[in-house]
Amino acid sequence: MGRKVNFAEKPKKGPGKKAKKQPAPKFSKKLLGTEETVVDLKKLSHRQKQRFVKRSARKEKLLTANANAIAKKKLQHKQKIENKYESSEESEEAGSDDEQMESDEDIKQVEKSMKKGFKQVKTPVEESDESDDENQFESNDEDDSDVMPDNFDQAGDSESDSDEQEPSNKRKRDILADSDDESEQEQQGSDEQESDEESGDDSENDRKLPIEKASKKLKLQKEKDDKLAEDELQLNIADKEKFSLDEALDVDKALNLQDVQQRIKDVVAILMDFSANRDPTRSRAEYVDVLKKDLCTYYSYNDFLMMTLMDVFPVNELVEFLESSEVQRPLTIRTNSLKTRRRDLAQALINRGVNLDPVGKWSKVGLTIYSSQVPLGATPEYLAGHYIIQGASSMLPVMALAPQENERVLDMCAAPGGKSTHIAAIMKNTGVLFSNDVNKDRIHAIVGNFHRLGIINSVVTCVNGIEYKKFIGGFDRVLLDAPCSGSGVISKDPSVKTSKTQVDVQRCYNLQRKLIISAIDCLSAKSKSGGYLVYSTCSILPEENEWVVDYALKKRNVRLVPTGLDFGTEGFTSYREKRYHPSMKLTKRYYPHTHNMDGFFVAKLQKISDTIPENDTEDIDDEEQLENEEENQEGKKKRVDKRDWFHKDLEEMKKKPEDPVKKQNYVTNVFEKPLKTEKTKKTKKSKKNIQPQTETDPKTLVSTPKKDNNEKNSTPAANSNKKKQNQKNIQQENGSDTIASVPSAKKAKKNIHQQNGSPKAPVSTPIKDKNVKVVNGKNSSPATNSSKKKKFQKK
Ligand SMILES: C[S@@+](CC[C@H](N)C(=O)[O-])C[C@H]1O[C@@H](n2cnc3c(N)ncnc32)[C@H](O)[C@@H]1O
Repeated sequence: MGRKVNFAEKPKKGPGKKAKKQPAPKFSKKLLGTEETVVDLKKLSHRQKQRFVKRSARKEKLLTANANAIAKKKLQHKQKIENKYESSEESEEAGSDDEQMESDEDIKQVEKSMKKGFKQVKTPVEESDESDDENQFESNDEDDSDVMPDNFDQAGDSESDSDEQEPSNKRKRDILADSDDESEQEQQGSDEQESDEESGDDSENDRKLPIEKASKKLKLQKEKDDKLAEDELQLNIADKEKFSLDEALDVDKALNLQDVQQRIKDVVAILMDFSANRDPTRSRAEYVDVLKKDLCTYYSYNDFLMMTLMDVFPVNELVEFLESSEVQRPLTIRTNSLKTRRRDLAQALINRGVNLDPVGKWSKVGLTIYSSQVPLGATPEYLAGHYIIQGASSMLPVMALAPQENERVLDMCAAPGGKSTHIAAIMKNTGVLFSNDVNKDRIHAIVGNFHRLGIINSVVTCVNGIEYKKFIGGFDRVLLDAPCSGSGVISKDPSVKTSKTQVDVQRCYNLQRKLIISAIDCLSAKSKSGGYLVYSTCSILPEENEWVVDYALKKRNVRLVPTGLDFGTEGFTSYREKRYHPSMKLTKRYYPHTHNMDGFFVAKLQKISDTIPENDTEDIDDEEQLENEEENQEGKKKRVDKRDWFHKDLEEMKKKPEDPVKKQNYVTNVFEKPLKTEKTKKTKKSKKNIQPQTETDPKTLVSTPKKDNNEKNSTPAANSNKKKQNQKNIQQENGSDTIASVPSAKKAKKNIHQQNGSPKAPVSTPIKDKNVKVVNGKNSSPATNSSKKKKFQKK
């Protein structure tokens, strides 16, 4: 098949396009390093020839002009010498030597410049020709028609244009030369320097390609610029005023924020190495005082808070803390693992134009949001409860608590429920979570969040945490995220900088100490899974953290255990004159400047024994003392801080003397509207029906009476409908520390303020204490509440 291959037949070697032999490469004479460009006049066009003649004439003219200049200078020099010899011999000798040198240098310079194409000749004629010379070199380049034959004519045209502009250029240069002699001299100097350098490497330069020459020129220019910049910097440094404490102490001196900032830097630098940098006549305290004043001025803090912060941080770290407290922390969200996985949520949000990343290796549910094209509090994912907006540091206490499935957990200060929802998610909606807060208004937020995130294992209570131990105890774990001064979240609430006083902080730690003791008392040391308490605050002040924990260590049988958090700085074992238990190192501190999250404190305690030590006699309450202090502050009105929910509540309670009947309510009916005073009478009537409480059977489950004093808070419609039914079911509720109990689990189901009322969710809790009372009335289940709400809206 096919033709036979004939290997003898050789392929044709025709003059194919590719096979065509190329001629030997031609290089321009300039590139080859020949000094003078030889121009073949025969090859040039008529106009090119004309230009060539013109150029050569100009060249000759220049040469003769330079030769004349040298001759002239030599002549002048000779004349000078002769004149001087005539005047005085001695002075003449010395002077002539110098001048001889000068004139020799001049001559050399002229000769050098001639060599270089007359660049440096400074006579007006020569100067005017400088540009022509440059053109000449350029045109010489262009003359190499072998290299760029097409551009030749163009270049020639442009040259002729420049010839036409020549007189005006000259004029301009003259004007410039007159107006700015100095700059010219500088330029001249630098050019000379350049030319010297260049002339040194003349032979080397000749061998270089134009591009190499250009780059060398650029390098030189850059070096020159750098040198200038360096000189300028040195000048600026020299100009700076030296720090003087006397000036800083001068109160009358007008303050400029920039000066203050500079002074802060200076004083910090001095304090960092005090013995080396100090003024020997001044004490450390004086420097510290100046620094404090400046920091207060610059960052707008009050004296008290700044002084406290100065005790917490070393000076250099303090400035970092203050700086980072001026900047908002990145927005973070927590995935609700009850509804979705972080990966899926991230994908869904990315599709909506959210730019995010995992919050860090330490969390499996946190996401940091860098930017978003949609409001994160209104995305479908948010509304469906797939995530909650929560600061990164707020995830830490719950991680330290590490709740287990089927446990009984108490969140003593829960509103608005961020940490509570996290606990419930970790517990996978099993066991029972008691979420408590003293503030009725904030309870609404807990309930709202629980509904949105699908939490169904919780009981929401509204009780003063200090008294919680009286109602219910025996918890496996308790979280006490205590109310605090908020010194760790200044970037969120800058009012803290000026509003917090010593009295506020004292009031905070007094409350915190009472709450921590109550929280420990709510724990069961016999709990199989632990009996752990996590105490946390969003404050960085040791008075509200280590001191409170230290107090608890002294007052109860508890010990500090590791938080399980693998980052964060160690808690303080000493602060000011105070010394804390060495195990305080196990607590963790978080700062905005080191961890890029809000300032936070986390401590984990384990209850060793339920017995209360006998030494619990010390009076922890210095509230009276505080009140006296406040009274002493004449003219100053008692201020209620927006952040101090507890105290705000106390204020309100003080204003309106509490109804003894109302005292018996421990859970808010979150969807009910408060009743007016008329209804109170009815309640009083119904109170008559209340029978004395029978002793609670230890096996009895916690539940609520059908009707309780929350009725006061319910709508008129709801009340009239419920009245009959309630009267039947009301259980006795008497005494300030008691809550009525309903013996059956069914009733408990109705009455406990439980989210979603899932049959799976535990609806009752065994009573450990005789005093423990039922939580809330029957109106608290979300279903009933929503129907009531509708009815109320219709009315
Ligand atoms: C720092 S916030 C709690 C934040 C909450 N853990 C969260 O993650 O959303 C402190 C809460 O403690 C509440 N609180 C203040 N005093 C209280 C008290 N004596 N008993 C119970 N709760 C109290 C306040 O109403 C406030 O909601």
